[in-house]
Amino acid sequence: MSDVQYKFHPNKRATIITAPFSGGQPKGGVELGPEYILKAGFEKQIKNLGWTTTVEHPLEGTNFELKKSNEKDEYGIKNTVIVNECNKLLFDRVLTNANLGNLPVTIGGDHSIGTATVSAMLEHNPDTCVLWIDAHADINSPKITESGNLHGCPLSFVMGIDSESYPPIMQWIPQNLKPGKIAYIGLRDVDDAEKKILKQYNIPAFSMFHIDKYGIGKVIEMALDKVNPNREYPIHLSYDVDAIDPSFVPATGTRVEGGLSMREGLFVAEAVAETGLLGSLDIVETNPMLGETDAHVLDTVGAACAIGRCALGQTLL
Ligand SMILES: NC(=[NH2+])NCCC[C@H](N)C(=O)O
Ligand SMILES: [Mn+2]
Ligand SMILES: [Mn+2]
Repeated sequence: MSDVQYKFHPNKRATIITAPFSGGQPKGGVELGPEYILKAGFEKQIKNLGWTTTVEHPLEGTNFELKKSNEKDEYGIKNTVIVNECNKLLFDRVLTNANLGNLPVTIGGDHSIGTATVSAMLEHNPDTCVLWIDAHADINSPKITESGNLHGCPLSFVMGIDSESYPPIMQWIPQNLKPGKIAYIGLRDVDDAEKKILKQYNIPAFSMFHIDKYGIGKVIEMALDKVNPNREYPIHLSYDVDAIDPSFVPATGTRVEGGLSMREGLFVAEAVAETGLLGSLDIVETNPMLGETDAHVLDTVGAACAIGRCALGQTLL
């Protein structure tokens, strides 16, 4: 059990929403993340913390994975149709659960699903603020992306950045995230064009440099001071496991050296829990096919589960 009081979820009901989807990036295997995380006992672990849980599979019956291709379309991006359809299904499930008072825990899958989770949570409560824990900024737009991989773009879509470059089928996405409502922690691999956007929109970005300089505890306080100064708004925690150093979390698609230690990574989730303001959670980019050994896979899946447990109240007395 945990003693954290969740202001927006006093009844402690959580819905685990699986997003077995890899279309936001070229590598196969990240669609198996949810299955591995659930097989590791994630739901039971959350129940043990005092949550009532249900699991939903909104992508069941779709065949997005079979439609994946590595071609850029006329907008300079890949797999637009399946990423868009996947996000529509997730948007609906996340919003419905949030409106029912359930805390959505979306398990990826690649980070392109952040388009749905972030915009749904802002639709549910426009005061929501976002903490994006990641080695990457994921704020490319179709106009500026070099890779064309949509897991590098979710935040531009929900902020409406370079919106003239979006394909018409993505016009349903609410552009409801304001620059003052998001902060990054863990950045260390940001594209040049993304750096310009972070500057232009004045988005608080705490890189590994800041974490070494100030310590992770201070960095979280600074990030919350920017997006939630009176500690009153719900927090959407979007956690890309590649924020943590690849020595602890090797089985992920875009590894970048020099990341968070395992304890720093979990501390982020614990500190958000401690605020009592957690509104929703994503855990993304676990790719069980990219471990070189079974231990790599176990470590990575274990870390993903631990992030969820910490965010939902474990280890605080
Ligand atoms: N969710 C992630 N792991 N994103 C990695 C993005 C890498 C690079 N910035 C790109 O746009 O392709
Ligand atoms: Mn990343
Ligand atoms: Mn990411």
